[in-house]
Amino acid sequence: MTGTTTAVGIETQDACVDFPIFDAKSRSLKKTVMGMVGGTIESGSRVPIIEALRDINLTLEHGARVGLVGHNGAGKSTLLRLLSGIYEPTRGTATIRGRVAPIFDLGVGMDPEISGLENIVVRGLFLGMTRKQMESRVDDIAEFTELGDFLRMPLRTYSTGMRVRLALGVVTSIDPEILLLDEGIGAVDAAFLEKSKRRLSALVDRAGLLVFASHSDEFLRELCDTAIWMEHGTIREQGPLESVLASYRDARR
Ligand SMILES: Nc1ncnc2c1ncn2[C@@H]1O[C@H](COP(=O)(O)OP(=O)(O)OP(=O)(O)O)[C@@H](O)[C@H]1O
Repeated sequence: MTGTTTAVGIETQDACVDFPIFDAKSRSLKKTVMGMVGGTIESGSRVPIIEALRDINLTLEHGARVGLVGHNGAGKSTLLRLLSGIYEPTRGTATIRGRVAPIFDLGVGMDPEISGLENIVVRGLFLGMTRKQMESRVDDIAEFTELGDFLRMPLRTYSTGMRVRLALGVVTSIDPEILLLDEGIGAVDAAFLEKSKRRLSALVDRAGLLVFASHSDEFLRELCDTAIWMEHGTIREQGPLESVLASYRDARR
C-alpha cells in the first residue's frame, strides 16, 4: 500500500515470524531450546522451527524515530524485514502505509560490471526513486563520494571502502516515507564517517518514519528518540530512548 491518502505508518497485531529448518538434526533437540543468543528453537514438531518473532504488537506513526536494540539473534533484522513487507507474518498481521526504503545491506542492488555513475542511478531505482530524480542528484552524490575518475570505472575495480562510499552517497540522497536501517557502515575511514553522519541525519529528517537497528548507543542517540528492546523474538521494552538503553545495559551487566 502507498500513503497518498492516508498518513504514513506501520501497525502489527500479534505478528509472528517462524523459520522452519528442514535440514536441521532435530533428534537431540527434545524441547524448546533457548540459548543466550538467537531466537527460540521449537522442536516439538517434526521439523525444528526457529521462532524469530513472537506476538509483536506495534503502532508506529509519522514522525517516529525508533531505535532497535537487543542481543545477537534477538530478532531486530527480522523485525525490520517484517516492517518492510519483505517477510509476511506467519501468524498475525502487519499493515504498512507508505513507500518503504529498506537499507539492510549497502551493497544490494549494485552491479559490479557497470560504472559507479551508472550504479548511482540503478541503486536509486531500487530504493523507490525515479530515473529523473536520480539523474538530477548524480553530481551531488558524485562529489560527496570523492571517488573522482573512479566513478567512470566498473564497480568491480573498487575497494570495499570505495563501494561503501558510493552506496552511502546514494542511500543518503533519497526521499523515503518509511526508512528502515540496519547498521553496517563499518568499512569507511573515520573522517568520511563523520561526513556521512551529517547526511544521514538530514536523510532521517526528511523521512516520515525511521526504524534503525544498531549496537551503537552513539549512533542511536544521533538518529532516534525512542527505542524498542528485542529479546528472543519478543518486545521486552518500548519507550524513550534513554530509559530503554538504560534498562538494556543494566540487564546485560
Ligand atoms: N533466514 C533465516 N532462516 C532461519 N533462521 C533465521 C533466518 N533469519 C534469522 N533467523 C533466526 O531468527 C532469529 C533472529 O535473527 P535476526 O537476524 O532477526 O537477529 P538480530 O537481532 O538482527 O541479530 P544480530 O544483532 O546478531 O544481527 C535468530 O535466532 C536467527 O538464527
